[in-house]
Amino acid sequence: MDHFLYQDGRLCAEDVPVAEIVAAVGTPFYCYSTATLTRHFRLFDEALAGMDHLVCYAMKAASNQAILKTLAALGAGMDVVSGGEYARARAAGVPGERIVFSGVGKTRAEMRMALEGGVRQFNVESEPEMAALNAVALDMGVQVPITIRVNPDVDARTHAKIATGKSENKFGIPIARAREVYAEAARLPGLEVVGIDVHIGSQLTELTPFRLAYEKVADLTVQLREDGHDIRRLDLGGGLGIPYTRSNEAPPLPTEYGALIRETLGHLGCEIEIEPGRLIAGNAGILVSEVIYVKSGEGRDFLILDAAMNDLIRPAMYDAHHDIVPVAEAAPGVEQRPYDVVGPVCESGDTFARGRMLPPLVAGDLVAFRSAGAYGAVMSSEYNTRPLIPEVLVHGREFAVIRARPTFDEMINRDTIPEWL
Ligand SMILES: Cc1ncc(COP(=O)(O)O)c(C=O)c1O
Ligand SMILES: N[C@@H](CCCC[NH3+])C(=O)O
Repeated sequence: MDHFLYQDGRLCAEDVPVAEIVAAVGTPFYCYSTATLTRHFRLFDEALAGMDHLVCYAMKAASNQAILKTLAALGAGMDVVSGGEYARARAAGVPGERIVFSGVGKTRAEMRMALEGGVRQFNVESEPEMAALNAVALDMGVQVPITIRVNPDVDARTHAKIATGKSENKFGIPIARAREVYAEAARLPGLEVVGIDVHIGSQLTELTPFRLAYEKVADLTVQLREDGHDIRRLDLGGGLGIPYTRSNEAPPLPTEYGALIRETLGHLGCEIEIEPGRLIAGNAGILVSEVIYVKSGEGRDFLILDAAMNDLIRPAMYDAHHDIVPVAEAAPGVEQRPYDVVGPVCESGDTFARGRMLPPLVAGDLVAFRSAGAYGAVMSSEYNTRPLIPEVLVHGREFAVIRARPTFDEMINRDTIPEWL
């Protein structure tokens, strides 16, 4: 469920007509709903009620300061994967003890930064990283809580580019070698082993891969405890998928996911961390764009929008589907027609959808891409020197620009000219 619904034929973000935001900020822009963000965070929090737990929002999904502050105020922790994300989380007021540091290639500088600022734990992904973190910790005279990310060799049955839990993926250490690697970690005085981490992929639409992975983690917990490790924290990653279409085949709900966690791991008495990103932010955001031209091609009509692949790369990168809806609701009975929906960037890959059925549209009409809140703005670029588009946050009847559109001068003046020119 989200909070982008038609009211009196006008698409609204909570109680604000989208057209009203367009009048204030122009197009294209991202628009997020506070109510949806809140609802989705709470669904996870409530799904784990009764267990010692922390929901660490995977801020790679959408990391605007206002979004982070909204979630932090609800008690969210953050899963960060870079020094930049760590700095963003801290700037949004998230205390170090609620920040977990993930990622396959953390640098020594990033480790130092998080140890200075405070961190709940590092999720270590390899033996060389373990050695580096130990060295940094000893140099700073601290002991660092860690989990080790295991790769359970489970097929997440999602898009190949976002599956992370098979042995051919770069993530984690092979679960078969876990006991050996944990033994090595226990010998390093700068590290304190507190638990196990696993994350098998993103946009999972079934629970079975989670079940397979979590059963392996449960077995490993028992083995590692037998080996003498005090395994007391399990970080179960993120990955629960969202409905990208309004079909009735919706992915499992956070409550079902929570029940699975309880069933597979509840008996171990560990503190549970989860790192959902997409499910919290995805359907909490839309991308609003204007039709620039409708162009008749050979056997097809192109809907040329003012948003492009640099603003929302998911269709070009993963052939991802986003529902596209008119901001002014079509009158009942209006016949839909197929459009190839494209942006102005100079690549044929700048295609959002082919043969998409939409009500007849003309230049100047507004459309919204649904489910664009996660991996939308954060993956955008200035390709074709197109400014990063504004972000807007809605709260009931109010809205605020939470990132302004840069001017061309601001973009250009970030470059510096060497003195020989
Ligand atoms: C380590 C880790 N945690 C959490 C996430 C968040 O995943 P999602 O947005 O699918 O919930 C990701 C991305 O897949 C990740 O790599
Ligand atoms: N960027 C991907 C998700 C990546 C998840 C990263 N851990 C997407 O848009 O679907």
